[in-house]
Amino acid sequence: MDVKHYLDSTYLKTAEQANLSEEKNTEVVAAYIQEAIDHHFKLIMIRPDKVALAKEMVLNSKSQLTIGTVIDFPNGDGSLENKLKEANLAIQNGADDLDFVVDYKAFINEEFDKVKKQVLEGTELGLQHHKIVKWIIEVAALNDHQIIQLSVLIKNVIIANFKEADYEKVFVKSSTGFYKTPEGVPNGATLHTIKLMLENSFPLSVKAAGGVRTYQEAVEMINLGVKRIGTSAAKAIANGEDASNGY
Ligand SMILES: O=C[C@H](O)COP(=O)(O)O
Repeated sequence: MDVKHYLDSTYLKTAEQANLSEEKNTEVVAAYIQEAIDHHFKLIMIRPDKVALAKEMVLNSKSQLTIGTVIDFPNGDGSLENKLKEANLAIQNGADDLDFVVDYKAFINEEFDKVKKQVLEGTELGLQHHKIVKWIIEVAALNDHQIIQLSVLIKNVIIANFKEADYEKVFVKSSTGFYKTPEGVPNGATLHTIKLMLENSFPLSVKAAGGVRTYQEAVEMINLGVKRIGTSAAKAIANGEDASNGY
């Protein structure tokens, strides 16, 4: 396989460059956004307070870059009212993709109705505004059974409430990249967890995020069927580098 060609033609269509630190310096954030524009990534993933800046830069550059932001990040345990408020603001500021953190602690406590309600109402809001909606399930906090169960729960809410054409606009996403794991547990997407998500959330889409550091991993995940790769190493991967030790 010609890796360079593969990266250009396939990886870039899926690549989301994540810059989710709470960086306040506008020039630093603008440089990240410019980098994503210059590398022709699919999307720049930034904190909600940076969405308006990204929108302005994308419009000025006439770039195809889309803008994603995180909602109720990184813990996902805020109220539904707050999730919807944050999402509404992000929509007003020009976000294309809304990556909501599922209240995975409520899920672990078997508060399934609470989780279903947030998935339903958050998705409804996003799709009404023609946005892509992603649900971050935080795989490192869950065991395999819970990953399967939560993927199925999200899938069932979407199938029961939305039309078929909407299914691919809703994603199950692996990780925030910010979860503090017990020693030895990988904080993020692994091939194993991604396979579980793909098998149990179809026909929804899957985004691999958290700890993706090499083009081999990215290519393997794309070949398995993920539609997006979210990583703070997007530039290194696009250059065919191994960023395992640098991030
Ligand atoms: O949404 C994307 C994640 O924050 C990326 O995680 P990462 O920094 O481990 O690549």
